[in-house]
Amino acid sequence: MATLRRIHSWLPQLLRTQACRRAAAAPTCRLHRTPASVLRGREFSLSACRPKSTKDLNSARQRGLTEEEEEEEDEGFIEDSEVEELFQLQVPAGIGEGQHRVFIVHPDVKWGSRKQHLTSAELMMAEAVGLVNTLDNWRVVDTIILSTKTPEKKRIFGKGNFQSLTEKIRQTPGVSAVFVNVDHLSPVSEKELEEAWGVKVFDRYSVVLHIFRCNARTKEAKLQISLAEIPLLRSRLKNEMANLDQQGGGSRYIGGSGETLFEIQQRLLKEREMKIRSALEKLRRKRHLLRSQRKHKEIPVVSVLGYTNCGKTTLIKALTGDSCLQPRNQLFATLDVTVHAGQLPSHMTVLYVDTIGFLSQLPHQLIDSFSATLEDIKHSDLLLHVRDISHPETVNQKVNVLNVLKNLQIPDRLMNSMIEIHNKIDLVDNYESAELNALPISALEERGLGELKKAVEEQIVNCTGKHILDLQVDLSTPQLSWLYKEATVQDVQVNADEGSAVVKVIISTAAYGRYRKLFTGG
Ligand SMILES: Nc1nc2c(ncn2[C@@H]2O[C@H](COP(=O)(O)OP(=O)(O)OP(=O)(O)O)[C@@H](O)[C@H]2O)c(=O)[nH]1
Ligand SMILES: [Mg+2]
Repeated sequence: MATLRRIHSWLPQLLRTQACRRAAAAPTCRLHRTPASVLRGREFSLSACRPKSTKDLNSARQRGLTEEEEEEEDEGFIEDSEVEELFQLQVPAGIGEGQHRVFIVHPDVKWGSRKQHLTSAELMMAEAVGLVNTLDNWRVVDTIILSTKTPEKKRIFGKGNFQSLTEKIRQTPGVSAVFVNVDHLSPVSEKELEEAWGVKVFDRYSVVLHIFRCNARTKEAKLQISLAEIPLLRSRLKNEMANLDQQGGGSRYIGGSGETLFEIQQRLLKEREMKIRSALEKLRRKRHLLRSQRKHKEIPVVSVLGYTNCGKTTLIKALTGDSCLQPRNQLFATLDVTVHAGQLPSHMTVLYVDTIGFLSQLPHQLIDSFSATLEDIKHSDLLLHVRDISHPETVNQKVNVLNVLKNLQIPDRLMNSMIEIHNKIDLVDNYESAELNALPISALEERGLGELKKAVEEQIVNCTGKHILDLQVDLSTPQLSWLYKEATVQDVQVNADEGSAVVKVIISTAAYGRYRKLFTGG
């Protein structure tokens, strides 16, 4: 009966999705194009259509977009109500509800192929505690590290260990949930553990997903989270239906539809998944458009990446002065790829891309859902790898980030030119890096930023094939204004007697070719 009740608690939400499908034909629930005039003067983050103020450094106009291009950007517009409909909590009751007093269990593999070599159980426990503390109203009441040989099996712990663990949990006052620090618990194990311990049980996937859900601000992040929840819903559905079958109810046909309850639910889930994928595809097309616009304008793109909480957002804020950015002492504070314009010492404009942080053993399905966001990294001109040098796990974090980049198949040219940044040096007494090429900075105290900007400029000039040239310009022609428009003018030395000037510019090969054709006949 309890199973039936649980199914009915989330069936209406799925059925509501079906209602939305029907309503999709109606104008209110349709992917829809907003007239450019309504949106004029607003700016959108790269990943989704979040309006920002006209004062924003990164306004469409400052990115050099024409009216037509701004209008094309609007193509990717999707109604808020549609995203909210898909983002509604679908996962059955438990994790999203109010406060939790959490007991954390970390299964530690001491030997064999599954042993973690790069980290210790204590540090993995510290990360699990960090995850729980990230959530408002969630508190850790106790933690335990227990040995196991088979963390991925249905029975994670041996009989004796499991019994003493159960006693400990049951004797700890006020526990409302247990977080078992494994990637994924099968619904069967989860149910068994919940029955044994008498409280909700979460795995890493559900905790990280919940953090993502709480931090999602933009449409793309919300849709990606909704997509990441689908496998969870699917396996729960299977489990619930198996239980219902045992009670003789799951395979009955519903009304005259010719479908069983299980088939209806599966179909609804499939439809939901397709709807999310198609909305995401639409946003992706818009992202592609933005990318080609930036290429066309030849504005270099610098992606800032690194482990979660290492200081990426703080650094971009310091480099650009963009007050919209809000760094927070939280895991996964940034879930959206956003773009912020900044200037290098030569006055060249670059776009810094703030990215979602990495985490060791981030569940695969989550990475898959967010991989499109990370895809943008591949199309940058330069990568900055930020490391929190004060963190006890800083070396492992670096290995982890490099592994993720390897899996994303980042081109060699980007891996080779990547600048490693050692952030938070203010927290380490007399910090000296053992890695010669790394740049020490404190993003918070704005130390080392001049050196960093210089290094960025050098690499950009190298990797984008730009040239720094002194050009002799005739001031009676439009040469100088052309250069201001098509290149970065660094310095102008006027010779008034001769009506000429020597102009120092950073100019792309293509623009220099056009310049020569137009003004020197070459
Ligand atoms: N002491 C010190 N703290 C810093 C420095 N840089 C960032 N922080 C702090 O580190 C915390 C995380 O900063 P964020 O900039 O949000 O980190 P992030 O890498 O963007 O984090 P996610 O978006 O969650 O991946 C904040 O509390 C910052 O104030 C630094 O140079 N020194
Ligand atoms: Mg951030």
